[in-house]
Parts: sequence; C-alpha cells; structure tokens
Amino acid sequence: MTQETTVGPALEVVDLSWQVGGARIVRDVSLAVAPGEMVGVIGPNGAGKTSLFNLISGINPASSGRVLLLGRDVTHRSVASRARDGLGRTFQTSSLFPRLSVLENVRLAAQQRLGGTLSILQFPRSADDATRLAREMLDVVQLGSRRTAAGDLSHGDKRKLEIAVLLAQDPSVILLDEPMAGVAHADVPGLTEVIRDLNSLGKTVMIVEHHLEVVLGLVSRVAVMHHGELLAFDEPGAIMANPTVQSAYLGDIA
Ligand SMILES: Nc1ncnc2c1ncn2[C@@H]1O[C@H](COP(=O)(O)OP(=O)(O)OP(=O)(O)O)[C@@H](O)[C@H]1O
Repeated sequence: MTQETTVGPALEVVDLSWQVGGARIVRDVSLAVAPGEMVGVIGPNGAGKTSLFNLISGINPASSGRVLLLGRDVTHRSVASRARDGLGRTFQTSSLFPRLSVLENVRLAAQQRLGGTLSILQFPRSADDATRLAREMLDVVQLGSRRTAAGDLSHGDKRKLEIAVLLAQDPSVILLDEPMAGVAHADVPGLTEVIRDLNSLGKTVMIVEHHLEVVLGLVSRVAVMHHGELLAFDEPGAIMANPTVQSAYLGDIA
C-alpha cells in the first residue's frame, strides 16, 4: 500500500487586502503556490502587482488577511524576519552596489548568510567560504567570468547579478519584480534561462512581468490582477482563453 504525503504550499495568501486612506489597493487576494512551482503575476499598470509583493515581503502591513510562508503565518513579521524564514525578493529598481565588483556584491550576501558582518572592510583576503559560495552563485547565473564593477554591467547582467545575490542568501521562495524591465531584447533569452534554472534549484518563484511571452513560457500558472483583485489564477493556456481576462486585460494590450 502506498502512503501519500501531503506537502503544503510554499507560499499562501488568504483574503489579503491593503488599504491606503480610502483606497483599497489589494482586495481579498487568495492564492497558494506549491513548493518548486513558478507562478506569474500579470495585469495592467496599477493593478496592484507590486503592492501584492510588498504585502508578501512585509514592506507594507496587510490591512486584513494572512501571509503564510512554508506553512508559517508571517503576516505580522518584519521584512528581515521573513527573509530569515526563507523569502527573497528583487525590486524594479536595482539594489546592487554599483562601485563594488560583481564578486563583491554576491560575497556581501554570502558573508551575511555564513554569519559574518556586512562590512566590506572585513573581507577575508584569500578564498574563503563566502568567496567560494559567491563564485558558485555567479556560475549559476552565468556571470562567473565577469570581473567588472556591478555598475558597468548591462541591465540584463545586473538582473542576473541580483539573482545571484538572492541565491547567496538561500531563499526558498523568490519574488521577482519585473526582471525584464529595461533589459535589451538580445539579453532577454539569457535572463529567461537563468530564471528557468531557479526551478531546477528547487526554488519556488513568483514573477511579476509585463513581457507576456516570457512569463507565459516560464510559469506553470498565472495570476491575473485587475483593480487590486485576483481576476483569475490558472495555467497559461487557460488564462489566454479566459474571456474575463481577455476583456479586462489581454484585449487592452492585443
Ligand atoms: N504607498 C501608496 N500610497 C497610495 N497609493 C499607492 C501606494 N502604492 C501604490 N499605490 C497605488 O496602488 C495602485 C497599485 O500600484 P502597484 O504599483 O501595486 O501596481 P502594479 O500593478 O505593480 O503597477 P505597474 O505594473 O505599473 O508596476 C496604483 O494606483 C498606485 O498608484
């Protein structure tokens, strides 16, 4: 007789809302993302996608509802606490140190994970654990051979470097906010490949992206937001065929 093991969602939001003044920016959103799943979040400008990420990562406090990370209720936890519990996030704007080298940017994160400080004055001189870990993460994002300052990288390579910085902190759940924004057309396939590889590392990923071909080709399910509400949450084929989604969103951009 086979025994079934039940594995809960890596990330779940339940009736999540965010109100600012009289405006309800995120309205009763509920969805669950399975461990190792990659989910897209799409919707027109101002639909509430980044606001949803801000609630999940703790940047903004939920007005009501809950956020569960790896089965733990983190709704009232700080950003740092959620990060310690396994949540990683990139932003629409770059969070890199532009004058530090590619390696130093990742080594800072690796050093923090390994229990060191964030001081660049305390970098060990020789190849230590943090350096080794940083090099491994740079190989994962295909930047292993780059020796330049982070600020000199192309937009596409900066996004890859931000992912390496995240990976050095070993998050279980990763939120990517518009990774393709500002990335040159020629760099899109390479960055797409790096994001796809996050799955083979066992990461759970939510990705906000306006670049529809990219997101539909990457994810197993798509959440469509509109006026702060979750309009639909389904497989890419079903989303494209959904009449409500078509009239509310896809019709607008076709
Ligand atoms: N701190 C805030 N105070 C008041 N309104 C806000 C705040 N943050 C966001 N908003 C509003 O909430 C709505 C949703 O914004 P949000 O950035 O979440 O949308 P989005 O779907 O990510 O848009 P885009 O695709 O343009 O990034 C917008 O109307 C925005 O102006």
